[in-house]
Amino acid sequence: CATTQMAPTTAAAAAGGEANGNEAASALLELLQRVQTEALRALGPDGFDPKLYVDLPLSTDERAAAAALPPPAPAPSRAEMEAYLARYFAEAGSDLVAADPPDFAPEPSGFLPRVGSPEARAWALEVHALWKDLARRVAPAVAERPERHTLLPLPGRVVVPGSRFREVYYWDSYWVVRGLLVSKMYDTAKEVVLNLVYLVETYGFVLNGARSYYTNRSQPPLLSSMVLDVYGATGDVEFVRRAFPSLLKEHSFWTSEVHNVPIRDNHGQVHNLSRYQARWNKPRPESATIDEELASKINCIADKEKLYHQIASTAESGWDFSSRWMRNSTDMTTLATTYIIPVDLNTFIFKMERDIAAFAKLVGDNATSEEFLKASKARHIAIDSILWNSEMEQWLDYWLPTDGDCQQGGYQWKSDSQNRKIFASNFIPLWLNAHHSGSVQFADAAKSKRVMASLQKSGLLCAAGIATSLTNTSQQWDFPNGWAPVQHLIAEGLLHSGSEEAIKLAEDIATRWVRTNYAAYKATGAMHEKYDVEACGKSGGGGEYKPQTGFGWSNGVVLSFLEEFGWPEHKEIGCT
Ligand SMILES: OC[C@H]1O[C@H](O[C@H]2O[C@H](CO)[C@@H](O)[C@H](O)[C@H]2O)[C@H](O)[C@@H](O)[C@@H]1O
Repeated sequence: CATTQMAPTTAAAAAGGEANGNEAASALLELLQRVQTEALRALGPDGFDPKLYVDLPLSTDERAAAAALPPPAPAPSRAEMEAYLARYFAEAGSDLVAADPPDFAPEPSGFLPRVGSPEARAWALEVHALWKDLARRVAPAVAERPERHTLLPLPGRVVVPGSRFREVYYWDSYWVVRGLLVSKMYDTAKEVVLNLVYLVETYGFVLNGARSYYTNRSQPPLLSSMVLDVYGATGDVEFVRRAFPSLLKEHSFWTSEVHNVPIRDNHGQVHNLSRYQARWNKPRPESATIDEELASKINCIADKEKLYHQIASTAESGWDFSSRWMRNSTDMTTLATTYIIPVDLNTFIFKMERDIAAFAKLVGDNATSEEFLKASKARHIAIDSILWNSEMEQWLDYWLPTDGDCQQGGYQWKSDSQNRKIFASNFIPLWLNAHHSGSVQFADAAKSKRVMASLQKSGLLCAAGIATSLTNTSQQWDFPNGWAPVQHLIAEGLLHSGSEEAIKLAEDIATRWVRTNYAAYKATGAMHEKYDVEACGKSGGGGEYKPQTGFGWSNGVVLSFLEEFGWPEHKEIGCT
């Protein structure tokens, strides 16, 4: 059975590449983390965001900046620290420059034909216009002097989530692309996807985000879905051909030894499913002061490294952080992500296998198409055998034993190892109903109906959308927060589940979500990263950083919902 503890790697070394480049990237990160630590001592914890310091571009030679860093004792004053930062660094985010997308039109022709309400339409056009703020290009200086930037060069225009998230993110990009397609910005959508393809070509997988400190992990894999949706909107076979080898490479990454887990069911059949697992066992550079503080409760170095590995692996899940990954929901040191087979990850890999099979056929590679069809069928059986719970009518995350109890040929499946706690992720396989080839639906109409009934009585459906979980832990991927991607995956799945009732529920979820986004936008002038689903118009909270605005995936989901469900002329758009 595969190991869950990774050897330490430098951020850049984890990704491969030039030895000198790796050394320069590590030296810069080491300096920036020292700056982060000193800045916390000088400025204090109020409003302190550790990520800001690892995003600072050097404006001078790394050695000069390192030599001039104020010594740890006595703690530098605020003025000393500010003078030091101004002297040796440029502003965070200044290495991305504004890039007016040439395919942006203030009111694209054929935009949201089913939105009849003037208020909804006017607002949708404002959300659409936000692409201009979020579109950037990596400054040429980054490729010229990579040793001065944690930002990674990318070939095309980028669309960032917003605020502190000044760089491209992997799974956010899926909903950015969905929104760009609604906005008819096909060229920008293609560039966003081809940047991710470039990351696979360069690093072997799509990074969590385009920074050197994200090279040790990925994020929920939705690249094939982006390629499929762009192809669906443009019919561009050349684009598919260009991305195809990277999709095969990405599939190997997610089914590689460290990510793959064999599990034997009660009939002796071995199934292969995937898990998250970062190649990192140190503090996350972007949150190092926070991770070190958490690990300070632990004395033994090996145990600290295990915790750091779990933290980074949780960041790979995109659900950072949540009681979903903790043995004890109030104690972050009990994170156990690499011992969990997640429902959503395997949903996305199943989808990837189906997409690759379709693309292979499209480019005339029938053998690969057959191979991936077979792989997807095997994963479908694995998901049904290991993760499905017929009593709860949901798919449940599966917890592996931590004592290495892995017999020859795989872990033995045990019914009590399914996590019976309710999370929105338990319903994400419904999404596969929206994207099937026509022959076999992932969950047939009868099963989808039962899952829907289970969702309705789960307690997750709230006034302003679907809650992430039922437990308020003050982690951002828990109650009462609702996240755009989760609303979209589940609503889109219900919409295609085959019953009138499911369509109604999908529309109801979309309506609540659109209204809460609208009300919060009218109150604050911004789109938010997450929302509090207990009341319409409330933005979310909790977690390790201040709630952010902007916001890539929220914009994409609102535009997609308005396209998929429409908004009739007399339907109220404000909170009701
Ligand atoms: O800086 C802390 C963490 O921030 C990111 O995670 C959150 O924002 C991402 C961008 O919107 C989103 O993809 C993720 O789901 C959020 O939890 C980052 O991805 C983490 O790696 C990072 O440690």
